Amino acid sequence: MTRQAAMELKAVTRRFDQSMVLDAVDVTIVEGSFTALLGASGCGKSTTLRIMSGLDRPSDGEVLLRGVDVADRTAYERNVAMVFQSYALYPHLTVFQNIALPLTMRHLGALGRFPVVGQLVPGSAEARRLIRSTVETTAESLGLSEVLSRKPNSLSGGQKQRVALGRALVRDPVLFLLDEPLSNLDARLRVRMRAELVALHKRTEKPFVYVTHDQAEAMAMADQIIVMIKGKVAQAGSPRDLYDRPATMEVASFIGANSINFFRPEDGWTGLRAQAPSAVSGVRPEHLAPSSTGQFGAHLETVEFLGSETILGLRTAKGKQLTAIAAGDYAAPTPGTEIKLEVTPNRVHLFDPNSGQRLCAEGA
Ligand SMILES: Nc1ncnc2c1ncn2[C@@H]1O[C@H](COP(=O)(O)OP(=O)(O)OP(=O)(O)O)[C@@H](O)[C@H]1O
Repeated sequence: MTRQAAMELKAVTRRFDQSMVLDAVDVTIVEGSFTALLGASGCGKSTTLRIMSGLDRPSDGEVLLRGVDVADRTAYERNVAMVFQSYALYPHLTVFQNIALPLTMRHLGALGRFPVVGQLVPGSAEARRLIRSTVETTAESLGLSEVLSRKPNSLSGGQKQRVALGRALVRDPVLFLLDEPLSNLDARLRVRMRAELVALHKRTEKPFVYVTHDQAEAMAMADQIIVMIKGKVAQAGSPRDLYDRPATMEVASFIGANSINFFRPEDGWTGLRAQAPSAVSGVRPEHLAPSSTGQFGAHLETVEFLGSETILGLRTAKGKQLTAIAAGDYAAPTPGTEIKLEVTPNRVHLFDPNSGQRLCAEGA
């Protein structure tokens, strides 16, 4: 069953003065999906997100929310929720009040918001009860029940980010937009919050769009990754598609924990030359390993033991630097020794040397 599009950007362009920040960007976010917008700093990820939210407008192109053109609707009218890296919490309000804020704005008039006078406004007692129960349920699901009366300054980074998520959740938005929400957290907490966000996404069944420059984060969380390069969509697909069939050399460089090795004809390795004599061959370090029967040799320069694997830095006779990965128990010879390297069959990506576009993969 094909899922409906929650949000679509069609040929969206954004110019600031003379500079083109987004160039004819097409994006489809389907209902229930978890999409990562991935790219280097300045490639236009945040601008894309702000255009989805209504905080910014495109110079050209269409923004459709559930099939309806929302170009003229404000962020509030679109009912999309945005969560920022900076949390954007109000320091003078308690955690309860911060989470409740969108509901107080929606359900209570200006007078009803006053603590004492508000009690006298018709309907306000019922609205307050509804707000209390929604905030308490949300806080419980985020593990915040114990800190509802505290102010944000007394919370840890992870708790602050949960409060920001809580405030987004109570609105029951049609779409969640998250701009690098975990980047202020330390590495260990980030990994835990990643899992919490994925679980939250499963519970809400709402589409999430998640901006990150961290490919590991995108690979771990998303079911669709949109790689942006210099204001354009370079490739959109599942993490596996992007890893197995990168559309360009730039995408191939961006996806994968260790940088891919590119062999040009002048680098001397002739593995796939018969198939495409002028092509650039891309081989990921995890598909290049030491083997006594390897196809070519290189000098070992560095050995980085990581426990489960060992990362080898090498240099060929022609001066080409390479990275290969060996098993954790690999008995590395001393640096300077020449070792033979074996390429995993069917794992070589071929690219056009001029355009950088994918030509094909051996066996693919
Ligand atoms: N209001 C603005 N006026 C002028 N230029 C802008 C404005 N907003 C963004 N830009 C420029 O647009 C480009 C893309 O910015 P954007 O914030 O979308 O990138 P990004 O991929 O989210 O980067 P980062 O990961 O560093 O946040 C940058 O070169 C930025 O300087």
